[in-house]
Amino acid sequence: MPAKLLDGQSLANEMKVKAREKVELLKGRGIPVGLGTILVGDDGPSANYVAMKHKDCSEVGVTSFHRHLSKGASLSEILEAVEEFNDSPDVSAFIVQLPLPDPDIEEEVLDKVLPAKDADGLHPVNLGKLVMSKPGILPCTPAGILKLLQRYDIAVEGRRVVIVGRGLTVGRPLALLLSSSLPGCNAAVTVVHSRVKDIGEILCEADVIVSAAGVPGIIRSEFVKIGAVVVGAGTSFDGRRLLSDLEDGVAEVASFVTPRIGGVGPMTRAMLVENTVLAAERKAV
Ligand SMILES: Nc1nc(=O)c2c([nH]1)NC[C@@H]1CN(c3ccc(C(=O)N[C@@H](CCC(=O)O)C(=O)O)cc3)C=[N+]21
Repeated sequence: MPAKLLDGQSLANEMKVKAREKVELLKGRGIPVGLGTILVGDDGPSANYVAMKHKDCSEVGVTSFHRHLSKGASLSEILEAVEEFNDSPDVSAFIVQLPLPDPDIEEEVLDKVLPAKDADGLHPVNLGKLVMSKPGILPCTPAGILKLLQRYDIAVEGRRVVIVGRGLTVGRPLALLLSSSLPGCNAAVTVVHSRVKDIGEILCEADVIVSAAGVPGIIRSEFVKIGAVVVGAGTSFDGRRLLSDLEDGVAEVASFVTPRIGGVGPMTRAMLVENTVLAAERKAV
């Protein structure tokens, strides 16, 4: 029997309806709700993601602010944009779109974002709270994946989860989240990555696989235990076509699988809206 689809688009739409109600309540109390985005350079997919994030904001009544810097922008120019959003009362929270053209400065830039305005949950303070199972703002993609699993009553508690990839935005924080003692987590998490030779040997034990590798087809159907749940969170492109980390045949073996489009991506964006609303609410109390 082919796998059921984990429909992130529908859940994201429902989350946006709820966010809209919260935004209206806040606005009624005179509290602004705004998301800032900082984009450096002209990478096509990044510009597209940022545009989608602004569209989400307009749908839920969140005001959006955008700073677009040239590919050659200096560290101090980027930090100036960060400071501007840190200081702006209209910006509840903001993101610096990653990767930056110069990845070596990412750490310093992220470090300067006020933790309370860190819509991505990637500031060391927020990541540190996650390490302590005391979340501040959760990273969007990991939080979105957990919500999506919960929506389909897929429990990870005590089960074997294998995460493919250890990047800052997905693999690493997802491993922290799912292995934490937070409600609905408590999973037995294994992280594999490009330096692990035979990932198939480890994947075949998994009840839940999350791929955040960005390597098309890295999750082959023969690696997947019958009835396992498989989430594809990696992105790579063939020209403009988004490719999945999941080989097509995975859907023949798995019990649940994310679609190539409309799975994790919309959940990431919905969590970004949620984090922004949360930041505005926290400031309001
Ligand atoms: N600071 C930072 N925060 C991020 O959250 C962040 C980032 N940098 N850099 C890049 C990645 C990538 N990312 C995506 C978000 C939504 C979709 C998405 O919604 N995709 C749609 C459609 C994609 C399409 O049509 O091309 C889907 O999956 O259905 C994809 C990718 C956020 N990222």
